[in-house]
Amino acid sequence: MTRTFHKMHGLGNDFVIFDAREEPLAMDEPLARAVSDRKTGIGCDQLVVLEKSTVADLRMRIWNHDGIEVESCGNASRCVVALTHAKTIETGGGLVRGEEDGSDIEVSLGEPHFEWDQVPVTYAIPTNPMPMAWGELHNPVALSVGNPHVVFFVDNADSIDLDELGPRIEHDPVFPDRINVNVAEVHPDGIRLRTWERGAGITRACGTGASATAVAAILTKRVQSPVKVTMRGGSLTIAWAPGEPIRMRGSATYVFKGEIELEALA
Ligand SMILES: N[C@H](CCC[C@H](N)C(=O)O)C(=O)O
Repeated sequence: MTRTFHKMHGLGNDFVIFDAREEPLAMDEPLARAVSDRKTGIGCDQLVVLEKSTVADLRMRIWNHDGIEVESCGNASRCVVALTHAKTIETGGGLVRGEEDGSDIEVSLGEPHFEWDQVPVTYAIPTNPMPMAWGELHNPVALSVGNPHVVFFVDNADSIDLDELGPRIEHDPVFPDRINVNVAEVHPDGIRLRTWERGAGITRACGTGASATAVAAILTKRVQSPVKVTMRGGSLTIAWAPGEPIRMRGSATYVFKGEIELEALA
């Protein structure tokens, strides 16, 4: 049976989106991995399935490139708002609110969480900063913005061997659900960010990574809100203050629509 999919991206962080609100779609780890494969599948950083929701305009489920289902995806949230015009989205990381403003989309990701068992980390250790080091990366801020992130502030993000340190940190047992790894440079005009994504590796942009990094920088008084976060694929503007939800603003791009026989992939 052929299924229609939508190929979209947020600043080069790319997605395959199935709208299963009228026609349920059983997604699992092997099939998500097969669809995401850039050689034998359609290819994407994350796969998204939209379902009916009883608490929001729709529910968004997200699988990383490695097939693991996760809680949140900032760039995909903007793409889903642009695609469906939804104003509220139910996700594993909480309720996301979205609005369209010309070519930009603004989404609210809810409030960040900093307690060790909310990130989560395995032990009751400080999270701002964490008293830990991996090679030249040390003392990150650990937080959840619906999904788990660590943020390292560095002088030169390009000099960090993220291909080596990213997976080492992602799979460290101190992070029971694994973790997204962000290395950030703070400048007067904003933040430069590189992200090693849990389950996807280095991506051109990471919406929740930009949000987590901006929150950590605001919390530690390195910058003021709102802050521009620039990644290889482009920039997002993030606004936050303690006790408030995180607001992220940026583009969402529709690339093409296609058909696929999922049974042939599984
Ligand atoms: N890799 C993330 C999910 C996708 C996040 C990213 N694509 C975004 O735009 O937020 C995780 O495992 O939590």
